[in-house]
Amino acid sequence: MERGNVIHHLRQRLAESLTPARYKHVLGVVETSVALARRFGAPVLDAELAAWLHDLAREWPQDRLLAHARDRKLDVPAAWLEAPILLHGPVAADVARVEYGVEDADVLNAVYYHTTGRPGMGELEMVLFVADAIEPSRDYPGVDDIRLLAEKDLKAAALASLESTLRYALDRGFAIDLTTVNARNELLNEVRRKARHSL
Ligand SMILES: Nc1ncnc2c1ncn2[C@@H]1O[C@H](COP(=O)(O)OP(=O)(O)O)[C@@H](O)[C@H]1O
Repeated sequence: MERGNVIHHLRQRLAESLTPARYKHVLGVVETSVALARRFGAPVLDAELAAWLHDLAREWPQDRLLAHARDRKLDVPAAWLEAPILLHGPVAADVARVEYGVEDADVLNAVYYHTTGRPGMGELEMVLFVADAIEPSRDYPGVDDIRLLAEKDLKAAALASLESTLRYALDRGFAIDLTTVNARNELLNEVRRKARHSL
């Protein structure tokens, strides 16, 4: 399917299937992903496509996410089967490939890892990860600090956003998926190294 048609189809599908608040969130992520891609030189159309795709399975019940992952034999970290909400990215990436013919690995990875992040995130992955965290309808302690970082430094914003996810999980007593811990430690080292070099 041609990209314009994919987005047209997704817009209708999401408007019909998501709660109004979630649909508004997706519109915010689209707008923010495009702005971040422009700012940091990532491919703008790919950022827009990834944003439209990322939450298409966010409101599926856990058993549907698990059944999809099992039936399609998705290659996912074993721990994600114990916290099935984490499957909504991999499932959306699979739907993107199978139903919409999306083949771009960077778009698929951005969608796959948008909830946890991962070590070695590429630029498009960071664009979607940060956009998801700071789109205009997001409101949580610290979000404005991440918005400020995202004016200048995508990695620093991604780091702050990973740390905010970790704090959120600790505060609520959730088990923390290690992909996020590893992504955070790696970015922490990179951001610190960069700061030392610029002294
Ligand atoms: N590293 C993690 N370990 C465990 N749960 C996580 C992790 N990262 C995100 N989550 C949880 O996954 C859920 C979905 O996250 P996200 O896709 O960011 O959704 P939302 O749009 O609801 O914020 C949230 O409840 C969040 O707490």
